[in-house]
Amino acid sequence: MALSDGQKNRGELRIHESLDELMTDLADYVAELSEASVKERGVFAIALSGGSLIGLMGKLCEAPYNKTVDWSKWYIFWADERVVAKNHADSNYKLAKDGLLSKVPIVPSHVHSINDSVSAEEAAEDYEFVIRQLVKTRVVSVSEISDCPKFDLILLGLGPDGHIASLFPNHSALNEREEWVTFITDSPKPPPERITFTMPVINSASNVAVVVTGDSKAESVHLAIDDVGPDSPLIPARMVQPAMGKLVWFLDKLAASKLEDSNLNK
Ligand SMILES: O=C1O[C@H](COP(=O)(O)O)[C@@H](O)[C@H](O)[C@H]1O
Repeated sequence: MALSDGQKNRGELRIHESLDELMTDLADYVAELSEASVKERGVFAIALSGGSLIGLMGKLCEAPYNKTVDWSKWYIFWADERVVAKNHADSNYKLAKDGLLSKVPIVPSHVHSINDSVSAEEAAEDYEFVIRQLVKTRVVSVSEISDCPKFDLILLGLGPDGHIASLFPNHSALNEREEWVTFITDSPKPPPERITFTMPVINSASNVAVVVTGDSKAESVHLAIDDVGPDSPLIPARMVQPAMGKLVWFLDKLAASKLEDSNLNK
């Protein structure tokens, strides 16, 4: 059920004094969710984004996490990907591989990257097919309330314009309700061709974390979280409202600098 804005689930706000503190808290959070999911389901299905997120996950490659996390149970997906070759500088896969996946013992066959040799439309269809197979084998659970996969954790970044994954403000892809994975060929941020989880998939996850740093994103953080009223632009990040899952915002002080006091003091 969609929540009216008055019923909005603001999520938990974790505001950090320094990037170092944020990175430690993020690593603790991911490690704890991984442990709980492996205990409950035997696997941990995690979807990554690109951008600044991967650098902020860097502590997971260090002690103690590199030794304590059960990497063999991780299954990796992307909440969005740019349709470029895997070795291209714009590839979210390459970013994650260089910054995280090559530094910890992930099983290569558990890494589900997109088919980069087809069109954006085919890549989206192909990726959804892959996820559907993994739902059948219970690597990814299925939502109790929608026909959607239920990832254990979806990690999102936030663009200064309020986009999450590759769901951009006022783009028709935001309204996609049938597909699990859709595509765009006109991204306002280069590169233009991308695939992305749709909003229903994001909102079906068990856990969603939005990780945001820097003052260029403070206005979008305010528009996503505060009670801004119907005349303010409805940015994609505000539509992140897990139906049954838990939403957590990891913010540094700059990203949180335009939040209303009523939210800061909760
Ligand atoms: O293009 C993208 O941008 C967003 C935000 O990136 P950031 O560098 O500003 O954190 C990212 O979350 C998304 O995955 C990526 O494709």
